[in-house]
Amino acid sequence: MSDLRIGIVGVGAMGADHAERIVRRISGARLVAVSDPDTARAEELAVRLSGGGPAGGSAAAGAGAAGGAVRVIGDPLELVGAREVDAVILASPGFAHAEQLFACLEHGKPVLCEKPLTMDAASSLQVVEAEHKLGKPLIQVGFMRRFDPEYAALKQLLDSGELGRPLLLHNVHRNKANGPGFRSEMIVRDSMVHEVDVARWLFGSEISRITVHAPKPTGAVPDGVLDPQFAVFELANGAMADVEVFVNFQVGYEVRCEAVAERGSATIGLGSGVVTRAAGHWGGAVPEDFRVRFDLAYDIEVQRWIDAVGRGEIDGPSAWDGYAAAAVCEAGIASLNSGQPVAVDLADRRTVLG
Ligand SMILES: NC(=O)c1ccc[n+]([C@@H]2O[C@H](COP(=O)([O-])OP(=O)(O)OC[C@H]3O[C@@H](n4cnc5c(N)ncnc54)[C@H](O)[C@@H]3O)[C@@H](O)[C@H]2O)c1
Ligand SMILES: O[C@H]1[C@H](O)[C@@H](O)[C@H](O)[C@@H](O)[C@H]1O
Repeated sequence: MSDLRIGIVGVGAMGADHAERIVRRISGARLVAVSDPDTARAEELAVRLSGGGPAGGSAAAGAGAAGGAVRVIGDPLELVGAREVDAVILASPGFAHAEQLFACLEHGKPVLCEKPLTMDAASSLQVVEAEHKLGKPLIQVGFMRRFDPEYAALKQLLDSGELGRPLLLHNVHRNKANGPGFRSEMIVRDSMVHEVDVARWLFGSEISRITVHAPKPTGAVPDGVLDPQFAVFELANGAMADVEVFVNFQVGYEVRCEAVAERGSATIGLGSGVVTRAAGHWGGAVPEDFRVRFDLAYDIEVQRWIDAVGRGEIDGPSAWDGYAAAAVCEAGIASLNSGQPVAVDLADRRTVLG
C-alpha cells in the first residue's frame, strides 16, 4: 500500500515535532505539506525536511528523509482541501481548531487534532455532531498520555481488577515555565485537560463535578495569574481525582500519578531512569519539557493513528473524548472564577451518538 500523505497545520513546537517524527520515525506515511501563518517558519521546516532543496515560495524540492518534497501552503484551509493531502495533523493553537476541524470533515479527511479539541463545550459538541452525521470516525484527539507505556500499563493493571475497584487518583503536572501571556484559564484548558482525559480514561467514567482551587500564586508569574492550581474531580462512578497543575515550576517537566484501589495502589512517572553518582551527588535527570517526557508516547500515538487511518478507523481518543474534556474544563474555569464546585454539563452520549 502506498504511503499516507500527511499535511501539518501549525508548525510551532508540537507541529515541528510531529513533522520530524513523520519524516524520521513513522512508517507508512510521508509529509507532503505544511501550513503556518509564520511562513518563514514553515519554509524553513519544509526545506529542512525536504532535504534542503529551495523552498521557492511554495514547494521545497529535493528528496530528503521524507522521500519527497514538502509543499508550503499559505492558507491552512487550502492545505486541508489539497488533493495531495490524505490526512491532516492539526497542531495550530486551540482557538483555530474548530474551523480547521470542520474543514477536515467537509473534505472527508482523517485528522489527528492536538488538544484541546476546541475552546469550549458548545463548539466541541458541534464537531462531534458533524462527525457523527458523516457516519464514520475521522477525528482523533492528541491525548498522548494514553499511549505512554507507563500510563498504558497502569490502565491495564486497573482494568485487570487485581487491585480491586479504583477509588482515588492523585496527579502531579508541572512544567518548567510558560511564556508571557499565559492566563489562569489556560492552565485548565491547555494543561489540566490532560488529567481530565486521564481520569475519565483510567477510571472509565465521566467527571460529573469539578472544583478548582488556587493557592497564593508563585512569585514567578505576573499579577493576576493563578499558578499553581489544585483541582478535585468527582466522577460519576463515585471515584475522585485530584491534580496539582503548576506550569511555572522552574525546575523542569514532571508528570506522575498514583491510583489507589481497594487492595493496593500503583504509581507511575517517578522518572527513575538512569541514576548517576558523581562528585558528591547522586540523581537522575529532570526532563526539560513534554517533548522529552512523552517522546515515545507521541511516536506510538502517531504510528497507531497512521495505521488506523489506513484501515479507515481511528485508534485513540475520539471527538467525544475531546468534547467531554472540553465540558469538564469549561466547568473548571467557572469553578476557578467562582471558587465553588461546578457541575459538568455534559450532553447525553446516547442521544448525541445514537
Ligand atoms: N499533546 C501535547 O502534549 C501537546 C504539547 C504541546 C502543545 N500541544 C498542543 O499543540 C497545539 C500547538 O501548540 P504548540 O505548543 O506547538 O504552540 P506553538 O505556539 O509553539 O505553535 C503554534 C503554531 O501555530 C501557528 N498558528 C497560529 N495561528 C494559526 C492558525 N490559525 N492556523 C495554523 N497555524 C497557526 C503559529 O504561527 C505557530 O507556529 C496546541 O493545540 C497545543 O495545546 C499539545
Ligand atoms: O500544551 C502543553 C502540553 O499539553 C503539555 O503536555 C502540558 O504539560 C503543558 O502544560 C501544556 O501547556
